[in-house]
Amino acid sequence: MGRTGVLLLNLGGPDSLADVRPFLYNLFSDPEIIRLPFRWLQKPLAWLIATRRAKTSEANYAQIGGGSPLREITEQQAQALQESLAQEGVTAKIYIGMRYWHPFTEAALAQIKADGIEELVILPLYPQFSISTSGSSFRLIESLWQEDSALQKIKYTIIPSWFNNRGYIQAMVALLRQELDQLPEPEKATIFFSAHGVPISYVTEEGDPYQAEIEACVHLIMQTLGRSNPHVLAYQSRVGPVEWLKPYTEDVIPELAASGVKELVVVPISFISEHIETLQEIDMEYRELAEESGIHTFRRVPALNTHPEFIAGLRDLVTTALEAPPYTFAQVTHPRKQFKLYPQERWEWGMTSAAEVWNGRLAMIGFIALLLELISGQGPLHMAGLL
Ligand SMILES: C=CC1=C(C)c2cc3[nH]c(cc4nc(cc5[nH]c(cc1n2)c(C)c5CCC(=O)O)C(CCC(=O)O)=C4C)c(C)c3C=C
Ligand SMILES: [Fe+2]
Ligand SMILES: [Fe+2]
Repeated sequence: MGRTGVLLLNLGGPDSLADVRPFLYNLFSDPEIIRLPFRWLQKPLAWLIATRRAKTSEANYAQIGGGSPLREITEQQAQALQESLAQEGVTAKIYIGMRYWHPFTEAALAQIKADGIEELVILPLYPQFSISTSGSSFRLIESLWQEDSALQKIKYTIIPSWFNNRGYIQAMVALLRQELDQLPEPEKATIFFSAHGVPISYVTEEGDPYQAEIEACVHLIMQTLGRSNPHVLAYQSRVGPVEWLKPYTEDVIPELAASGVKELVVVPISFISEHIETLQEIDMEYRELAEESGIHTFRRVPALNTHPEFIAGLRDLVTTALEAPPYTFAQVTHPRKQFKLYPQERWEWGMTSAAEVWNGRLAMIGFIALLLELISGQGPLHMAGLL
């Protein structure tokens, strides 16, 4: 076996308050996060949205200590995974490639080349696949690969998603059980799975398997838990004007309270590390909403971070991937066309000269409307909270 590397992919988060705006700019510049029909509008709009959102976002990051803990936790996970692999006799160097902040995916790939890695496992730290997360990172890596003959020499394999991984499910269940068992009547609490949402069109129009994988994951956790607690699934962190996966977490909490529920145990289902959506959104915003709505017990299951069973699960994913035939970008991006990974392809394939004329006209109308809205401070984007 040649020199082996494991590339862990994640979103990244600002290290300090000064990083928040550029981090948001990177995030909204991604066509997998905001889908626009015109590429040239992406960067100006990203700049606008980032600038307008920065204040609220900075205030939220200030509430959790002035930055995201994601980098530090991911480094601890990398260290734990390296040790766990070594115990199984696998010597591998672990790299971290974040999508929107340091350490960037581009830097990780440069290091992988410099280290002479010959065999690489690409492992997203998102248990469930979404076009907006793992898909976005895969797309970036694929384009870097295509441009670089040195990267093309590396034998790589991708792990697209792993929501049903044994170690992951067992660790989730162990943490959930621990939380339930601290209640006087553990079997009475409602288990509230809160997943990060995505625009509903990703699922209904582009075939994003995210919702199906989240639902399957909830089912597996409840089955493994083996208790009869009532449970619900809702989606959090909606951004922007379009409809996202429903029901929304902020609607379900008061509805449950109105139906007489008094005890909630919240499971952050799409996150494996603590970050702003767990520490601020769930622990502060949703807790306050729950208390105002009349729920007297609101507990949140901690994120996995370096839970030993979870790390063992990651190790198993890596060792299995090293033994199996390689899983390539082509397989992830075009899995028998069951779902389309890259939504904006529609625009590229659909380009006809007539469409281009209309695209140009609509773009001008859109851009003028945007300028007017910026000058006047009023309009649909303001109403939707995007500007
Ligand atoms: C499974 C996880 C995630 C999905 C799916 C996802 C989709 C998605 N996110 C946004 C917009 C934002 N996300 C932000 C932060 C953020 N998102 C995830 C995970 C998923 N996102 C994480 C782990 C984090 C936090 C990183 C950290 O700092 O610790 C933010 C920034 C924070 C804020 O201002 O609220 C935005 C904005 C969209 C639009 C989207 C799907 C299209
Ligand atoms: Fe997000
Ligand atoms: Fe949020």
